[in-house]
Amino acid sequence: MNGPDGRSAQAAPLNGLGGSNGPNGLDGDVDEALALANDNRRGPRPGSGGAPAAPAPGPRQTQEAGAPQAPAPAPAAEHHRATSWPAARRLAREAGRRAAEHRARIAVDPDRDTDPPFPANIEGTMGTKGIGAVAGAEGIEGFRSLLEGPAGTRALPRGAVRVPLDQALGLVLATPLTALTDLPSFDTSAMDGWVVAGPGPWVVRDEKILAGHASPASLADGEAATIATGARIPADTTAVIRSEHGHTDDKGQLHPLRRVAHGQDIRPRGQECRSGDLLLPAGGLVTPAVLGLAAAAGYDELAVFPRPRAEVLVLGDELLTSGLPRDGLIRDALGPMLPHWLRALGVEVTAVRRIGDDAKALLKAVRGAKADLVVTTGGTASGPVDHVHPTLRALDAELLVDGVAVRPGHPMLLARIKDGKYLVGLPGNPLAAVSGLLTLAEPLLRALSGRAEDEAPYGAPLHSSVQGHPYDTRLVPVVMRQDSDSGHDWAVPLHYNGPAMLRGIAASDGLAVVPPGGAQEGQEVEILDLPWSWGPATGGSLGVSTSPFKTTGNAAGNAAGHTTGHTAGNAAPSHLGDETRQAAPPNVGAESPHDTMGSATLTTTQSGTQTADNSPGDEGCFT
Ligand SMILES: Nc1nc2c(c(=O)[nH]1)N[C@H]1C(S)=C(S)[C@@H](COP(=O)(O)OP(=O)(O)OC[C@H]3O[C@@H](n4cnc5c(N)ncnc54)[C@H](O)[C@@H]3O)O[C@H]1N2
Ligand code: MOO
Repeated sequence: MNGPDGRSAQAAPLNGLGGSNGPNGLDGDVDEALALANDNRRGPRPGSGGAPAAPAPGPRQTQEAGAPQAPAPAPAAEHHRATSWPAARRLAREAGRRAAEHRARIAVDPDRDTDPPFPANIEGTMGTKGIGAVAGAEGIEGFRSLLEGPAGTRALPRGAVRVPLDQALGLVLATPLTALTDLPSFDTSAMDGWVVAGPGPWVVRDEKILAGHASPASLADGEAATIATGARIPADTTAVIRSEHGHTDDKGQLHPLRRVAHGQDIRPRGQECRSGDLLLPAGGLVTPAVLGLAAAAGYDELAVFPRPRAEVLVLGDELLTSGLPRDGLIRDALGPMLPHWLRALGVEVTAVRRIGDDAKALLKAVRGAKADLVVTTGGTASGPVDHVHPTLRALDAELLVDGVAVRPGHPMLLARIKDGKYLVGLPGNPLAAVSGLLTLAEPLLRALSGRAEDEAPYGAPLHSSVQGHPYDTRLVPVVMRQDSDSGHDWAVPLHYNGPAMLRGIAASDGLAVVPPGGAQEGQEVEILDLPWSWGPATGGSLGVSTSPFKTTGNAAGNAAGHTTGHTAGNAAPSHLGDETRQAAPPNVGAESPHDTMGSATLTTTQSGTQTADNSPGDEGCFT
């Protein structure tokens, strides 16, 4: 990939900074990034680089307990007094675990409404109270062991409830799902046809055997009976012959049209499971399929954790709730988006309030919130009407994360407002808010809802290089596409990934986690799934796709100008199929370090991958 000055991205990884902020001039933060980039070209200057002054004293906060900025280069730690992105997620997860523990505790004993200090052994914690202390970990372990006890021996875990099946959708299993019966619970016919005993031909009984009836009389050798799929198999049956594989002669005798194998088309009792078998572990989401399985296995109720409750506070006087933007006012993009996004994460949204830029109203709303989590939007920075920090100070809240080394979204924050109650402050810029949602709210809510952690994050190679921030992680919307030859998934970076833009994310399957310094074409990066994306590679791994270029996720990706989308004609990368080339909108380009507003100009790198110079939509990569 070439920069505007012709140098390769590898040789000059920061050369896209200057053109990244569109036609309206640089804002303060881009200046800052440029200064850093320039410093970087000259070689690192530890402790310098235009670092902003230390943040004004805020709510109680502590040193980061050993939160390195790795893998960022050394100057990052000094430049950004922010929690690293991985550490922020760990902290949010820990906050969720502790909120779950709190909820479980007060479910048993409402008077024990105090939390142990936030543990200090979590990298990146800012809570002084917890330094050196591990109190609370025992409680969490105890909670876990209840979840992981052997099948059939566990009581209902603290904080869990039993609900009828039809109320369990979207909740999290609090106990393993063990079979309450053999499945099938009796030997059953897999096909419509005849049951037969011994070698043919067979005399067919008059009595027909139907599903839903008690045991039929046993068969004698040389005897057959008409049977329906799902009906009980009589004792001494040899096999089931499908109706299309046998015929009866005019004497009423049944003859096979094919060789009959012993036991064919009989589903034996317990084929799927035996009573007491583990069907699903605790911590999994109750999906429609889980409901079906639970019902088949004999359940009327499920032990689940109640939904976490969240309240959304939308800040900003400039927001309109209908019509076109006018007179400096803009449409609120977060009010219509966040509650549903939270619901998709399994949350009960108890209220959505519009607070404007009213500090008193914000304080009252946060103080009075009953939910486990308050999510605010906007007001996280230090502008004249940014009231989130002062509000947290007024509440004597404990800031656990105050800024994250991630773009967009770096002003995001996480605070404990009181025992068991947390606040995630999302920045006002809409994509920055999504970044905050996935960085802080999602791990917190996942842990709070009792969901098991992902064993290994999903990764995919990038279809084209992505410019990195010098020191911060970037989250970049991508669509997942499958290479027809190798079957591998690629993450195709999308345009319109600026902090104020939703056009990229709306067309995406997920967000690529681009490490500080950027990532090259073909480099494997972590992908954050969106709650409604199919889950990359599902179709591929099941071998269901016959398409030469399978859409593994959101087919709308083409509308946001992914790499393969703009490679019209025969210039498409050779490792993608024809369909890729046909799918191409003409005038949008791949994520590129130096994209600015303007029309796309295609360039071809040595590897044949298309990139776009001067493409629209990548304004503000570094704000
Ligand atoms: N001096 C500094 N200023 C800013 C910094 C900084 O580090 N130092 N960071 C910038 C970044 S990056 C972001 S992101 C924003 C975050 O600011 P706030 O969280 O205080 O958000 P607001 O100022 O309220 O709004 C920012 C932007 O977003 C628009 N907005 C707000 N709410 C909504 C909504 N519900 N729907 C659509 N758009 C919304 C708002 O109008 C602003 O344009 O701070 C920068 N400044
Ligand atoms: O959240 Mo700002 O938009 O980090 O870039």
